[in-house]
Amino acid sequence: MEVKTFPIAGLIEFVPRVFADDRGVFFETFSARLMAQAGADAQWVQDNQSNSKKGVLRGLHFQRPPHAQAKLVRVGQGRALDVAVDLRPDSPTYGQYQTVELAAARGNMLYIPIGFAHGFIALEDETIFLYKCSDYYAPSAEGGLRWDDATLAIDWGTEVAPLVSGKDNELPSFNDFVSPF
Ligand SMILES: Cc1cn([C@H]2C[C@H](O)[C@@H](COP(=O)(O)OP(=O)(O)O[C@H]3O[C@H](C)C(=O)[C@H](O)[C@H]3O)O2)c(=O)[nH]c1=O
Repeated sequence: MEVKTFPIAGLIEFVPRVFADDRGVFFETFSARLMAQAGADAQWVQDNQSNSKKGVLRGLHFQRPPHAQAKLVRVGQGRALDVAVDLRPDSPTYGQYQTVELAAARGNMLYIPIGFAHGFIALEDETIFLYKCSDYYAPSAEGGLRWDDATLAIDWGTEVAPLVSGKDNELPSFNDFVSPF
């Protein structure tokens, strides 16, 4: 398993070794030992799945403390451009974002610590997005930021207007944001 880090501290990409043979492929999708060795040792309590058509954009979401979530995200089918925004108030990269293309064929996954907003855009139809969360769903603690916020200026890699939920289109701007982390 290859482990990659980014200029934004705490984000870790895991790229598994893919074993291909005439039946298909095999790769490990989770190793608690490897995660702990890499410093991504959250205690996972909930698995989520969402299926999206090409062009669906979900995000930017987080849960506020005490229900803040670390996430381990991957794609089980299709491809997605994943985005993590650093909202840790003392971070030197506060307000900066990182994109990672997640592809089912590569089996790569991204560890996102507590303190980030998360979102993705599906790059193919029937993209199956799978992720582990380190705390349970807590609707009262849900927060988020506009995917198209002018200050964050995220490059989602598409000229076509994404399909966004009404709820996500009502999320606040970064200029109005006070970090709860
Ligand atoms: C997140 C969540 C949602 N739900 C219910 C609540 C709604 O009735 C329905 C759809 O929820 P929502 O529109 O928030 O789903 P997404 O837009 O995919 O939200 C997710 O999108 C981004 C990418 C994330 O990182 C978050 O984990 C999560 O916020 O599922 C649950 O029952 N449990 C849950 O953990």
